[in-house]
Amino acid sequence: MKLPRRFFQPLATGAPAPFRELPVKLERMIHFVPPHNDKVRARVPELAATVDVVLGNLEDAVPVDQKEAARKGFVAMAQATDFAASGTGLWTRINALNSPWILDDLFEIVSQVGDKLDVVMVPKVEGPWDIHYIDQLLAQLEAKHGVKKPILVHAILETAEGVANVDAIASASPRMHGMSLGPADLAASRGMKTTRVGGGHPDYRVIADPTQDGAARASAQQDLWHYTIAKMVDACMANGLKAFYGPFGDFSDGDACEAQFRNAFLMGCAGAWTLHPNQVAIAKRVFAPDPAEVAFAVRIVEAMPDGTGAVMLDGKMQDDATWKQAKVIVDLARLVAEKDPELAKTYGLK
Ligand SMILES: CCC(=O)SCCNC(=O)CCNC(=O)[C@H](O)C(C)(C)COP(=O)(O)OP(=O)(O)OC[C@H]1O[C@@H](n2cnc3c(N)ncnc32)[C@H](O)[C@@H]1OP(=O)(O)O
Ligand SMILES: O=CC(=O)O
Ligand SMILES: [Mg+2]
Repeated sequence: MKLPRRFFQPLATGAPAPFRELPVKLERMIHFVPPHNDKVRARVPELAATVDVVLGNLEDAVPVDQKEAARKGFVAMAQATDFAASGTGLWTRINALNSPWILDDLFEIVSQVGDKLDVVMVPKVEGPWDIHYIDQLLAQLEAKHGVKKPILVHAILETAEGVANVDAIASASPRMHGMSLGPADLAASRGMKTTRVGGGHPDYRVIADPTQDGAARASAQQDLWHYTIAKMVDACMANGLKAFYGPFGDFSDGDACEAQFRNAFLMGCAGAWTLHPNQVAIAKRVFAPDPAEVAFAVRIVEAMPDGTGAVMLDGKMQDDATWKQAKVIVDLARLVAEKDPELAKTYGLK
């Protein structure tokens, strides 16, 4: 384990110093773009203004014979669009550490568009050793190519070993931005018996005891992902990182996507992946606080200007802890309001 005073030192001579605090950004959705698809890539300049993060995906979902085209397509789309102008983040998901593409992914992307890249998403992270490797390599590449701003790292939590090591992954480097739950790979890694990408499963339920009269027994579906999301959120928040829900695969079921996103939001996640344009509006709806909740949160903050004491509002006790809860909601509402004039009006924040 490094000494705290060495934790923030750049890992290569000439590399930018790591951030002490994460830049504060609204990241309601990480929108996945297949960069080898010319038609979708051509829409990126227009798309960039409508989402918080555009991610060029190089890993799973890109056929093997299109890996190089995807990498080149990502570089082209990064060069063609001014993401910073709309405050949109530019991320890429690189191939896995044990794949034949990862070195070229990082070498070509950092050398050509390193200064435009905000975050590298790393799939199938198993433990802190994976982060240390990427951290060192990025520092060397940043130094070699004169990159001015540190490129952050976002881990996908999608293997059983990764979940077992989630705390160590979260605290592995000051380069860590956050983590996303990858329910598809995680289900396979754990031997879960489902072919779904995220969401619930009708067979995962609890059932009430039998009754004397033999009446039908009540039964309710449970949340397959509760444990993992809670574990990921705790690991992230304990280390000042952001947690995200990952993909929801059934594009035809907006209600189920919304329910999955909302559970993640309530549990502490900052956003989710959007894989299809029809999931963007869902993410915008979910990952912004409810106006009525914001109005109540404002009343709590105003009732205790220094954040201490105990007061009653509408019959509900408020104190230092509920003030902090309210602050989470008001701070997020302010961030959303900066980007969304309609919601800004609805929130009516001063
Ligand atoms: C499960 C574990 C994981 O790793 S998830 C992350 C990896 N998967 C991905 O990145 C998939 C990203 N999405 C896609 O590639 C496409 O949405 C796929 C799945 C191929 C479906 O596309 P398609 O058959 O064209 O759908 P569609 O006809 O309903 O599309 C309607 C219009 O929207 C476009 N579109 C589609 N996806 C995107 C996207 N991600 N970003 C921007 N635009 C997209 C389509 O091109 C289509 O446009 P048009 O109406 O034909 O002009
Ligand atoms: O990469 C995401 C997943 O669910 O697997
Ligand atoms: Mg995956």
